[in-house]
Amino acid sequence: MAVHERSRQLQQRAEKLFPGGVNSPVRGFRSVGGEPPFVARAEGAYLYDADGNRYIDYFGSWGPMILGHAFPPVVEAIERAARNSASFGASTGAEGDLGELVQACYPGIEKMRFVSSGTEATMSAIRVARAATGRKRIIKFEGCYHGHSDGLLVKAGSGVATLGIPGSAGVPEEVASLTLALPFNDLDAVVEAFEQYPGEIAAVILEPVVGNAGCIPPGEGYLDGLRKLTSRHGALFIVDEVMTGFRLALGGVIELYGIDADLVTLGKIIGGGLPCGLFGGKREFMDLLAPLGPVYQAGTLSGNPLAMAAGIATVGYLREHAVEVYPKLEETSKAVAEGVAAEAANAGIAIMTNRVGAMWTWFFGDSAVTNYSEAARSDTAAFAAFHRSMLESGVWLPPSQFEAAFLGTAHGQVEIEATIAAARAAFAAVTA
Ligand SMILES: Cc1ncc(COP(=O)(O)O)c(C=O)c1O
Ligand SMILES: NCC(=O)CCC(=O)O
Repeated sequence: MAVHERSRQLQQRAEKLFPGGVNSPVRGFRSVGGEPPFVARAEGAYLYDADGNRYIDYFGSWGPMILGHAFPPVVEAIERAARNSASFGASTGAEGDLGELVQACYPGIEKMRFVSSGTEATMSAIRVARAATGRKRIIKFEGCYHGHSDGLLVKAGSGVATLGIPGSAGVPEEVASLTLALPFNDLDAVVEAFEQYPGEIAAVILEPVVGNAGCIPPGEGYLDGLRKLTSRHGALFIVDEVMTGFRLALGGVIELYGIDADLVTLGKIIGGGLPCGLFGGKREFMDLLAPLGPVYQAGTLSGNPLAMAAGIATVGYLREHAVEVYPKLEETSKAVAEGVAAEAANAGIAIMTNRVGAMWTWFFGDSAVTNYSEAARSDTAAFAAFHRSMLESGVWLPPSQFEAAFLGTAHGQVEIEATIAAARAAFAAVTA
């Protein structure tokens, strides 16, 4: 058994300082059990904990670390920027540099604004949609997580699903009631909602490939159907690519599935590991923002120079190397996802693998998962045992059945083989 003494001490101190010992709930291991290691440093595909144990990283800071940890061009860009001061609260050319890069990847983003998190990006996009339409209600989907703003914490995914808090305490009923949470992959439910609330729905927001209920791809024609329905009913179509942007393709799901959005939200990879988000889209909507228009939205650290530098280094690298990066991510992810699934099959353990590029989930169960209620039928106890065994073997998976695993360009053959071997041992232990 690996030593976890130092992590244990740090956990005890953290529990005195931070609710649940964490600064974001998903970092706790509540649903999988065991003790979360405290991270000391990371490099490439590996995390090193405070006791010196090493883990292959399959959550990548929950998405951003697609180029691997401490990727030299990103580190150098941050160091260079820091020497010129960490923040000015005045405009810099770096904002335009990253803005142009974003536009090169997402040509549909005519205008944009930087924020400091995915939460701010989706919250602000919804405000723009309400202002543009003069309507109050929004449609989201069960199991989709768009950050923790009040109106979006309704039947949300991620930690909300993991901890079973479908409607967060502290969100007023009046606010929550403006959010309709519908089943994902069900166009009829959206048709009915538009019929039930004619002229009242400002926007439909979704994770175009869900990651926060575990990975759930959109069915054939689903995204296109939503685009048509929103256009027909005068609502905005908001595509939340905080997780999928620059991951599933350089231009995210918008590029991969060829869809048209009114507003897009980005986060995670866009900041290369520093706090950064963005919302943007059609000029007619974005120009409603202050100081041009009447929609107020702001941020002391928006467009922060260190975040811009890390973002430019990361997105710039992805763009320059896209022809190698995305096929490699696909190949490595396929090998890990299918290799582990094959070990489960050999051991007679039922697993359904959902995967799109470098984003996947092994659902412990034997039926297809196309929406949140199907994901929720998974055997979470079996997932928890699998998670603990993998961690003990040096493989750190996201600590919930309702999260997607990620990998990056630093993962290769060695990590694929070690992960499959760890899974073989995990499944053997269950069936022994
Ligand atoms: C799809 C999606 N949207 C929004 C968010 C919120 O981003 P943040 O945690 O940066 O506020 C997340 C992740 O947290 C996400 O996965
Ligand atoms: N899929 C879950 C997230 O991306 C959120 C991370 C966090 O809330 O810390």
